[in-house]
Amino acid sequence: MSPHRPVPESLALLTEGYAWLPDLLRAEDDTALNLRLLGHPALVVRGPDAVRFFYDERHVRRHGALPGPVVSTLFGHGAVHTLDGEAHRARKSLFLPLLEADAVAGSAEHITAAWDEAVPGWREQADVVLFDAVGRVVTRGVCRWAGVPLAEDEEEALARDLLAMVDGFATPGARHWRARRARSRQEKRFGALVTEVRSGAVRAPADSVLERVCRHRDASGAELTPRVAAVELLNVVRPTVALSWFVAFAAHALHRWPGNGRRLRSGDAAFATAFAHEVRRFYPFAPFLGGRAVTDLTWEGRKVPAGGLVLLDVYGQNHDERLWKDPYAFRPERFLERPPGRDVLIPQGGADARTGHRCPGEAMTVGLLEALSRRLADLPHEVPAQDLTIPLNRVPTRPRSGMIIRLTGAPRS
Ligand code: HEM
Repeated sequence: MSPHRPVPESLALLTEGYAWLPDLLRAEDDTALNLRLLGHPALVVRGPDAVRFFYDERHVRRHGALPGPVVSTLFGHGAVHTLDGEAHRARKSLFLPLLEADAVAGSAEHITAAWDEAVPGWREQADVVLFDAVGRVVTRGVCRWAGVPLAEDEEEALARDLLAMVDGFATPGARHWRARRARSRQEKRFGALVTEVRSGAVRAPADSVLERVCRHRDASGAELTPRVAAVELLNVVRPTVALSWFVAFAAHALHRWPGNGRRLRSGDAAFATAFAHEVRRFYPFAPFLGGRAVTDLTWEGRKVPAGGLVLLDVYGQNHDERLWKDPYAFRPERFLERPPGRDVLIPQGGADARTGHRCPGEAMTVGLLEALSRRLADLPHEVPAQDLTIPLNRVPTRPRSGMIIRLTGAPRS
């Protein structure tokens, strides 16, 4: 094995796609390897023990690890994702109420209501591009739930911007610049909203996400600046709208393996949860996560010096045959046989969301994906001829057509 493989020295490495790290690890028949990335030595790791190693703050820090183009599109400058230690813990406390059952139920109630409102309009269209349609539904529902005022004629533009921020984070060129413009527009708009709430010009519903962000104080005891408050408000609204990717994948799975639709319609709640987990495991979303070595590190005999990159192979781990039987089969039943291990299923990060960087929106994601997958299974529709390929060299990827459905009747329930 060559200790440091050469790889592309630019953002283009992200467009090498989902197969990049899994292919390298497969070539080594190993769960770790060294390479050089953007001029830095890097260590790639995978597996539940590696997850615990990666999420140990004595090993890996986030500050300075994320490429500027990713921060300027997906997360926003000064976001919780980029903080470490006490600053991270204080900021993360803002997001921890999202883990609670009332956040999961409340967001699902608003977003399914927005779905139900949208269905009659879909019936008037010949074809519905589900990816875009779900983007609008979730934008409406999540804003209502989070206490963010949104006029009906603003919904489509906001949905488009939120989807663009996610779609353009890993790609140079037009998609990337669209994402930057979308972020800058919405940071201004959400920042102005924060200022209006603080001045009393706009009332934020008590204990709503909007109200909590406006009154949150960081480790220093200071309020967030309006721009950083906007970044964090967007860090709730934007990833919720990213559910569009998973719902498009759920529709793809229902089309490819229709038996899943029958089981979802039967009202089996445990199956709906298992289906949501399998969508998150099987379909590609986050390819890998990265941080910087706090100190000289050794993992399974491989070394990386302080300041070097440590990458956790998320997509590879979710398809590792050491962890999953038939990893490339879509089989929700695997989660009925065995619930997902905390550090085994990691589409939204690993370890403990309360203390580390794991996604605080994971329970909401599972709850929303269950609810919207059931809605979709209950909605009689056909899938007309279209390009359903899911290119693995596009990050983030989705069915090329955006998943077009054609309604054939009224919802069954
Ligand atoms: C499509 C669904 C989602 C996916 C695939 C996803 C994925 C992820 C991933 C991979 C991380 C990084 C974990 C790490 O750095 O270790 C993350 C972090 C985060 N996610 Fe999500 N997420 C989703 C939905 C949500 C939702 C619904 C919310 C909020 C309502 C949310 C809020 C956040 C926040 C605030 C962080 C930063 C946490 C931190 O740095 O401590 N996400 N998410």
